[in-house]
Amino acid sequence: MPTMAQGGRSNFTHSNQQHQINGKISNYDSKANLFARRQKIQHQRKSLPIASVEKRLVEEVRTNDTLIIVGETGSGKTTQLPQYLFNGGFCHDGGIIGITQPRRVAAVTVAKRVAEECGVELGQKVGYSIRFEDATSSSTRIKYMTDGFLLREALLDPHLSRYSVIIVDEAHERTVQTDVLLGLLKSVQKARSRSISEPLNIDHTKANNGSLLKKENAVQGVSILKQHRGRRFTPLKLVIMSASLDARSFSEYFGGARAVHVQGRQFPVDILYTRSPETDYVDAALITIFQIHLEEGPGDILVFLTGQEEIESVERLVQERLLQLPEVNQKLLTFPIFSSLPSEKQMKVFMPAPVGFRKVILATNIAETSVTIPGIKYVIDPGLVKARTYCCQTGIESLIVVATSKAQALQRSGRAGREGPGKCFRLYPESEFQRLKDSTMPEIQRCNLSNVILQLKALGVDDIVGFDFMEKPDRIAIVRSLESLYLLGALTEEYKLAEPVGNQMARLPVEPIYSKALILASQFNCLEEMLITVAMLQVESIFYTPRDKLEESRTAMKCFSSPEGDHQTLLNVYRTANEFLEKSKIGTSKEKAEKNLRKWCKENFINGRSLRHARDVHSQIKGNVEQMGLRVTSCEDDMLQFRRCLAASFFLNAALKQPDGTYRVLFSGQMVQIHPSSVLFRTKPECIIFNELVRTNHNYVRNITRIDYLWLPELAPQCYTLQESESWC
Ligand SMILES: Nc1ncnc2c1ncn2[C@@H]1O[C@H](COP(=O)(O)OP(=O)(O)OP(=O)(O)O)[C@@H](O)[C@H]1O
Repeated sequence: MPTMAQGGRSNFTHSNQQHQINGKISNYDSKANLFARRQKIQHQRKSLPIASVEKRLVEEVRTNDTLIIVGETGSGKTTQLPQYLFNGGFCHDGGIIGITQPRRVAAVTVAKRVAEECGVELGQKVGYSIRFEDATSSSTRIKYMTDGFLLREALLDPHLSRYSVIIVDEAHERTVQTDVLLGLLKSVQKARSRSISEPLNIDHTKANNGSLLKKENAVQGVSILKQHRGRRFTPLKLVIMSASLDARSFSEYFGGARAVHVQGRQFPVDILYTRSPETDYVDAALITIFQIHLEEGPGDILVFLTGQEEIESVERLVQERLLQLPEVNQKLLTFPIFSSLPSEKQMKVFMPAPVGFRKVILATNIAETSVTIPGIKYVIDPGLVKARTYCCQTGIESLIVVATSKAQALQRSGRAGREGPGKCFRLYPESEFQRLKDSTMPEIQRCNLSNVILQLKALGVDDIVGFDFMEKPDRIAIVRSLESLYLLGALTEEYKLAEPVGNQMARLPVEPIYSKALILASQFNCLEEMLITVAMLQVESIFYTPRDKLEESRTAMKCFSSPEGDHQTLLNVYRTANEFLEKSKIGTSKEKAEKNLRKWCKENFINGRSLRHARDVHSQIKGNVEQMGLRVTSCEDDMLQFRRCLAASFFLNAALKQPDGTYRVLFSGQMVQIHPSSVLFRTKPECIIFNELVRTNHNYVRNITRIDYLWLPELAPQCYTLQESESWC
């Protein structure tokens, strides 16, 4: 049986691929190399299945306002179609071809690849825009972006007037942003056509008045038109793409739009199943990693896992097991990738492994669609994913691990076989695959809608129930979200956007409950503290508690613990780390100081990656609130003020202790328990607010602070009355 080392990797160098990642040409690359690489890319492009139908596709887009394209993974849709349309003249009058992706990492890496294919510098003809990052210029004509970014752009340019074509890629994912975008694009397309064919004489006053819930038949796009009355637009071409799309329902949604199929893929992918179900998929994944490493030929491995904690634990286990192998077999490197990982770290997975080493990428479903990770030949798919679920009755959203759909399994296997034949190891039997659902339930039907509704309101869409969603969200879910947005002060009693708060909240790139906390904190004089807290709450697991060092890690955590709760504890961690970093910087380089901080994190059982990410989020949202003109001040030692601000912000998540030590969430009536990781697990105060509900064998709440229940009627009178609070005790 040839081992990796015996098989050798002398033919498997990626030295050239470095350039497609950086999107720049490095100084030490010779002209000859560059020329060879360009030729190789041109050859690759020509041999993609989609290349043979280039002219037909351009014609189809020319003759159809909306086109649905279904093509196998790797057929070339994402990278090629925008270039074909550009060459076909769709940007002649200065229009932009916009391509949306559900995920940031796909938008960035595909843009880099396409820039290289076009032989241009990234940010010129080809660029990308994602939240907090813009690599475009006035000459950009092919622009990759997240669907969320395009939605935000519509806030400023309701007709999306700069775009001649918008391609919605990976539409099968049906993320909540994709679904909202589809509805919005449909109305923008209609509005732009109407602006050409008819005089604009719509009675806006009528359409914009009245109660939101009653106006189910209001014309969408009316309020959008209002702002651009009298202007003429060019028609907007829409292309909806995916490898695993239910073309018929998309076609029906777009009024019988034409659907075309692009046949074939460049390289075959062998699919392997287990004979029987695996009881421990993490262990099965580990065994498969090593089986591939020791028995299969060269090629990197991509493993799909469910979340950051699982990825980090598998990373440790791989490293431990690797040490048990003979030294010659130890050439295996692990790279994690998950959404809360800072983007420069995410990009590391796209770097080639050093010669002679095999790369193992441990990923969440962030790497499931659109991305091409150079070197990947093997995919390990346990068939699970962490998905959002939402309970209308309680109004509480949680993340649970569920089986993937067939569409997701297909996408995952499609990550192999992009540069040559590949293999996909599904860690479940084939019979189980047959039982999987064809596609994933649209996220819009299983998530809290507050953010979406606030965005739509800010876009001028007043009638949420009547909005042309491809699949309508549950009416109760809409009503609940409207209610909570009203209670948060984002909407008026008539459910209109409340000015200025609703607008400010819509512009902050965090969930409404957190944007409200930031706005309130400026009034409570504790915005400095709240910025840190909100940033820390956006990242996963700040504390790292390895099973074999449970006691040590608990002792370390005590140094930061606040008797008032987890929010102040997080604040202590952030500030202590910052103080340490500032001290370290004295008389040493920034890099050395960062290195010292990493060491400090390790010693204190702090997850260094999460902390760095929190620091990034902090500087970004700080920029946002400053732009909005909010004053960043600190409440200094008056932490009572900070706790009162937490109560005033998170009052929807207030819970009261019951005689048996469990808690009742006052707003929803749900029974919950304090999670053992909370600093308040033992003290169990009378009244708490929390930020997260985790469903395992119990309903656990995390990120908790003790509050005085009498604050609730005082700080959230729209939700609690004094009378009620007296009956709680
Ligand atoms: N960054 C890259 N590095 C190397 N090759 C790439 C890269 N991006 C794309 N390719 C090549 O181009 C092919 C087509 O990729 P593209 O993303 O356009 O396909 P697709 O049809 O959109 O697939 P999917 O549905 O999986 O997104 C890949 O299979 C791969 O061979």
